[in-house]
Amino acid sequence: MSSMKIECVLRENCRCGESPVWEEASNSLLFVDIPAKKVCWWDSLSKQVQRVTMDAPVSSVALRQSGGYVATVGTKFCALNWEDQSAVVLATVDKEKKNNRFNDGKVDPAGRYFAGTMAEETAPAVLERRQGSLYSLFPDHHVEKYFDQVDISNGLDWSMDHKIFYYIDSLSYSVDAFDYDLQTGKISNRRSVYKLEKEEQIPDGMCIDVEGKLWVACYNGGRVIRLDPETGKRLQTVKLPVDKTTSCCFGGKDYSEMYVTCARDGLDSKGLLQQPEAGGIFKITGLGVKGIPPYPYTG
Ligand SMILES: O=C(O)[C@H](O)[C@@H](O)[C@H](O)[C@H](O)CO
Ligand SMILES: [Zn+2]
Repeated sequence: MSSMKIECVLRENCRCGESPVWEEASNSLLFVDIPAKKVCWWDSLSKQVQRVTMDAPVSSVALRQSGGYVATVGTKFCALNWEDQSAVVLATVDKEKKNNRFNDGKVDPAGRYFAGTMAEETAPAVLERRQGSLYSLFPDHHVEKYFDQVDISNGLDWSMDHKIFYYIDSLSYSVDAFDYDLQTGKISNRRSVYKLEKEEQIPDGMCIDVEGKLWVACYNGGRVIRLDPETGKRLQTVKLPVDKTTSCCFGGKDYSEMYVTCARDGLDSKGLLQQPEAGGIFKITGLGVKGIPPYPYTG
């Protein structure tokens, strides 16, 4: 029996920390602070952080096979060169929707970068609804659109056999599944695999573990929950000392640790006093299950 430990490893004071991604080659964690327009890189050995500021809200970051990273910045898919801090636009979406921005994104097992959009919020989870869409950037830089009418495009991941795509539109309070065709990148047959309970609040980012179970960060719920998408049952709840948990990923040695991001925005002064680690990076050890390496964008 492993004993679980939760610690804040970095007090970054993110306004809205998101998109944690483990970079095994450097033993580091990448993440973003969306409204602060920052991509951050935390070296888990030296504990040092490097930050790159973009010219628009940056909502997700991913590894790139040819070096550097890719990120969703405003409504653009961009390639990032970390050394000279430059960004090159690979594609733009939602050109006619001036108030939209990308939100969560992740690379599929074939190297396509999936990310969805939303209207900009006036306060957390307060926004014009049904303005978002889900897209993916193929390795040849063309973009495909899957569907629109999305409120807050959020967590996404793929099953271990790559035959299912899991997706969260936060304000549906549901974790959905689609059949996935890895060859073509097409999705079909949408269904719900889990409906959040009231106290779990808003489903946000998510990741899968080696047993094919889903870990969902619950915004305002101060927790990550482990779900069995086959039975629709919640298997485990891990509470954190911050309410606005936004996303999670596995990392560290053999992907045996979980990293969780969270937000400060939306907390009042009392909340900030009670949750001084809000906006920090949390590490959970002793979960007893491992994750899988992130897929790099192959374009
Ligand atoms: O992190 C995100 O995905 C959003 O951009 C955030 O603003 C919040 O999580 C959202 O408001 C809760 O649903
Ligand atoms: Zn999110």
